[in-house]
Parts: sequence; C-alpha cells; structure tokens
Amino acid sequence: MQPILEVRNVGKVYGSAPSGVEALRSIDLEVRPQEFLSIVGPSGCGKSTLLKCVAGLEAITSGTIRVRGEDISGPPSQMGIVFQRDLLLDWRTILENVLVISEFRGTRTDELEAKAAELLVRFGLGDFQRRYPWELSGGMRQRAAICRAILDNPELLLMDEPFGALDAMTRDDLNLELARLWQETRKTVVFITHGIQEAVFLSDRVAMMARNPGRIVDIFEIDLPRPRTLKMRDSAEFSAIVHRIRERFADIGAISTE
Ligand SMILES: Nc1ncnc2c1ncn2[C@@H]1O[C@H](COP(=O)(O)OP(=O)(O)OP(=O)(O)O)[C@@H](O)[C@H]1O
Repeated sequence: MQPILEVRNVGKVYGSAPSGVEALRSIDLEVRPQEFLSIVGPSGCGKSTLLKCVAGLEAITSGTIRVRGEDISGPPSQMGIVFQRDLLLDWRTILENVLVISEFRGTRTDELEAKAAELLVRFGLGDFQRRYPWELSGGMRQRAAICRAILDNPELLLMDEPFGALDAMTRDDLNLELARLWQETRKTVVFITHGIQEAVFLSDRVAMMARNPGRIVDIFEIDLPRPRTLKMRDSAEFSAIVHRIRERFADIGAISTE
C-alpha cells in the first residue's frame, strides 16, 4: 500500500552557518493510510519543526516530503492541522470559527454549515455554537479547533501537542474522544506529544526522536487491541510498552529512570 506521507532524508537548518541551528537531520518516515502515528521526544528535538515542514509551513533544507506521491509546496488542502494553542478567533462564534477555513478556501456551503453544526453536537458543543471562544473552557475550545480541522474531511490530520495545555482530566476526556473519532473515521493522524502514555494510548506506531540534531531514533509498533479504553492504561501490556519506550529514552540520555 502506498504511504500517504513519505519523508525522505529530510534536513532542516534554521538560519545559516556559523550560527545556524540544525533542527532536523536525515529524517525518514512513512505514514500509512488510516494509521495513527505519534512522535514523542524531549523539548527541542524538532517535533514541531517536522510537523511544520510536513504541513508546508516551513521549507526543508534537504530531502523530500511527499503526500500521496506528490511533493508538497505550501499548505496542502488535504490536511487539517491542530496546534497546542487553539487559535480560535475571539470575534467569531464557535460555529463561525469552525467554518473559517472553508470560508478562506471558498468552499463554504449550507451543507457544510449543517455539517459543522453536526460536528459540534458530536463533540458535545451543540449548545455552544452561537457562543464566543472566550465563553468556553480550554478543553471545549480545543474540541472546536478539532472540529475546524476535520470539517473539510482532510485525508491527513496533523496535531501538534493539541492537549499539552489542558489539565489531566480534560486531557483524558479528549484522548478518549480522539481515539473514538479515529475509530469511526480512520483518518490518518500524525500526533505530536511529550506524553509517552498519551502516545501509546492513541497510536498504531510511536516514532521516538532525540535532539542535537533532531532525528528519529526508534519506532515502536503498538499492538494493543482497539477500541482503546482508559482502563487499558492499567494493564500489564500497556505498562510494558510505556516502560520499553522510557528505557529507550534513558539509553539515549533523554530522561533519567532514577
Ligand atoms: N524559527 C526558528 N528559528 C530558529 N531556530 C528555531 C526556530 N524554531 C525552532 N528552532 C530551533 O529548532 C530546534 C527544534 O525546535 P522545535 O520547536 O521543532 O522542537 P520541539 O521538539 O517541537 O520542542 P518543544 O517540545 O519544546 O515544542 C530547537 O533548537 C529550536 O530552538
């Protein structure tokens, strides 16, 4: 099966010698259709840079990035993106925020508006469509940002630490909702996180990065059954995978296991 995303020998240097920062070196990664792939790594290892390069928001210095076999040049329309900050516009209602990208793209229709309203209901925001972002909690805002990203039914959903700023309970809720969404839609997702548990819970594979320079050092297959439940996190299988990834981070000196 052709990968939906192919990253080949990608390097990224910010600035130029002698003060340039080598953010990525020789990154090779394939993401299969309908796969949920997470990228974990310590702060500064280039996770966000890699995602921005894939999204066409940063130019790469070397290598190639292809989506469905085609080189990317600028933000492709078949991708949805969710960032850590929800980036909702304070002067638009939640429904209007969800529709904003389709408005920019000129694809807004009554049908799409009905779909946006449905999505908001599905994400527990049915009663908040006409409210403004500042009237919602952080978790609700991030749900709205996810609705905005998936409204146009993108083939590839890129998520850069979307739940990083949320409290632990809200984060659990959103992990579960995202796992359910994936189960229903089988969208291809590339998900960036600092959280090993979160990555294991959500993913089919977890790519592990190290820094200086930013590179992929390992990829773990997560063969836990689906659908995933929060209770699974207490199982011996789940703990064993988390432990393996932690040990590997300790091997490369990224964390201490003391
Ligand atoms: N616009 C930029 N200009 C110069 N250097 C940058 C820029 N953006 C990132 N960097 C550098 O590139 C490296 C990788 O940064 P990046 O933000 O991609 O890492 P990260 O793994 O996403 O970090 P975090 O988990 O803390 O968000 C770091 O050394 C960072 O300082």
